[in-house]
Amino acid sequence: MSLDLHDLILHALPSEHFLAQPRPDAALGPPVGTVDTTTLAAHDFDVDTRTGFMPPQPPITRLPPAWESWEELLDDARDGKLKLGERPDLSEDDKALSDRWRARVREMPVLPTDDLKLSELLLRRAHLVLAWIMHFYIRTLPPSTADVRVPAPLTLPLLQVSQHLQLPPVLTYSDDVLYNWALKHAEPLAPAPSLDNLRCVTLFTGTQDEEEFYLASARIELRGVEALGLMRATMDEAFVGDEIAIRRISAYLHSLSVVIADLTKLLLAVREGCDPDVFYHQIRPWFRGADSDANAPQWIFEGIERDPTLHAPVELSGPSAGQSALVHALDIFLGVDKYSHAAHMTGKAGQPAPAPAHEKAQASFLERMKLYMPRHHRAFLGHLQANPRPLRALVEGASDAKLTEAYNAAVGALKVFRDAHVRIVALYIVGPSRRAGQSGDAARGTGGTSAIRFVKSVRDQTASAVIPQPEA
Ligand code: HEM
Repeated sequence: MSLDLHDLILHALPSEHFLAQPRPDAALGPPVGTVDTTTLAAHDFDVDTRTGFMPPQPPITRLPPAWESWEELLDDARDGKLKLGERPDLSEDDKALSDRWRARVREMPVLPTDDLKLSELLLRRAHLVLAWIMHFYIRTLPPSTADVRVPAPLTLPLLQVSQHLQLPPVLTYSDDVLYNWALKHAEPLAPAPSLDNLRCVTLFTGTQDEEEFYLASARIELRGVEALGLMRATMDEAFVGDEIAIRRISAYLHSLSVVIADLTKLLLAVREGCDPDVFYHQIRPWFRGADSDANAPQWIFEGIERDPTLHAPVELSGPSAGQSALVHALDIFLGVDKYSHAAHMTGKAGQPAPAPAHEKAQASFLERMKLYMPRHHRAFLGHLQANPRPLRALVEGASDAKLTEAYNAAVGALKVFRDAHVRIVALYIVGPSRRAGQSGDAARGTGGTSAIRFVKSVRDQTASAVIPQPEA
C-alpha cells in the first residue's frame, strides 16, 4: 500500500474507527484468533448516529494514483457529456466521441485490485467508479447492439471489487446517493450536513434535475436519522415493558409519525427541482440494468474466465431508492414488512402483485433489494428483524388504547408516505411513458418491477397493517 493511500484513510477516519482497520478478506474470513471487524454489532453496522446510513464525512472523491486511469475515464465520460446511444438526435460527432471513449475502456490495462481490498473506503469508491463507467459504456452503445459485451479491463476489477463488497456489479443506490455527495460549503460546527448544503459529485447528464433526483433521497436519509434514534429508544423501553415504558413508547411513536411526515414532504419536494420528462427521457435510461426490458440483450462479462474465483452475475437490476435501508428499517421496526414486503411481493414485471400462491417461490422485492445494499446495512436490517421484543407483538399484547393509537399513527404516516410515492411514480414514469406513446416495459421500475402496480400494492398492504383498537 502506498503512502498516499495510508494518508487518505487516516485523514478520512479516526484511527480507531473499524473502517480504518485493515480489512480481513471477505471470502476467507478473519485469521484464527482475530475479530472480524467487518461484521460486528452496534456501530459496526456502519450506521452513524448523526448521518444514519450516509457516511459522517463526505465520501472520498478520487482513488490513489495507481487507479487514476479509471478516474480519468469517468471524468472524460462526464465532462465530455457522452450521450445516450438510443437518442434519435445523435450527431455523427456524438457517436464518434462515444466510440473513442469506449475504445479507451477496452484498451485500458487490467488493473490489480488487491491493494483496494485493504480499505472499505477505497473499495466503495472503486465500485462507484467502475459501475458508473459500465453504465456509461453500455448506455452509449447503439440500440441495435445485439450483444452487450462488458470488456475484460472493466469486468475483472468490477467483479473482484463487487465480490469483496458482496454487492452486484452494477450501479446501486449507494453509488448514486449514499457515497455520491459533497458539501457545498464547510460546516465546521454542524454535527451533520444541513439538508440544503449537499451537492452531488458524479452525474450522467450534468443537469440540476439529475442532481435533485439523488439529493431528494439523500435528504430523506439525513432526516430519517431521528427515526433511527427513536427506534433504538423504543427497543430499549420494550425490554422494560412496564407502564411507564408503554407511555414512553407511545410518545416515541408519535414523534416517529412526525419524522415520517417530514420524509413525505422531502419526497414530494423532488418535484421542485426535477422535471418528470427530463427524468424519464434523459436521466432514467442511464440507470437501466439488464432486467429493465424483457427483450434487452444479455450482458456478457468478457474475461471472467481469467479469474476462477469469479461467477457470472445474476443480480443486475438498476439502482432504485427501493434499496434504501432507511425505508425498509421503518417497515421492519413497525412489523409492517410482513404485509408490505411479504414473500409473495416479488414485484416482477408482468406478474400480478401479489403473485398467485401456486407460483414457484421467488425472492420478495425487499429480499432482492437487500442484496444491493452495503452489507453492513443489510446486516443491520437482519438485526432489526431478529429483535426478540418486536414492537408489533408488544402493541398487540399490551391492549393499551393509547399505544395502539400511536402505533397506528406511525403506520398511517408510512401509508401516507407511500401514497405520495405512488403519485411520484405516476408523475415520473407513467405520465411521461404515456405521453411518449409507450406501453408495457416502458413503465418498469429500474428495480425490475411493474412500477405503478407494485408501489400501489406495497402502499395498500401497508394500510392493512393497522391494529384494531382493543375492546374498551
Ligand atoms: C422521482 C423519484 C422516484 C421515482 C420515480 C421512484 C420510483 C420507484 C419505483 C418505480 C419503484 C418500484 C421498484 C423498482 O422497480 O425500482 C420504487 C420503489 C421504492 N422506492 Fe421509489 N421512486 C422515487 C423516489 C424515491 C425516494 C426519494 C425514496 C426514499 C428514499 C423511494 C423509496 C422507495 C422504496 C422504499 C421502494 C420500495 C417499495 C416500497 O417499499 O415502498 N423512492 N420507486
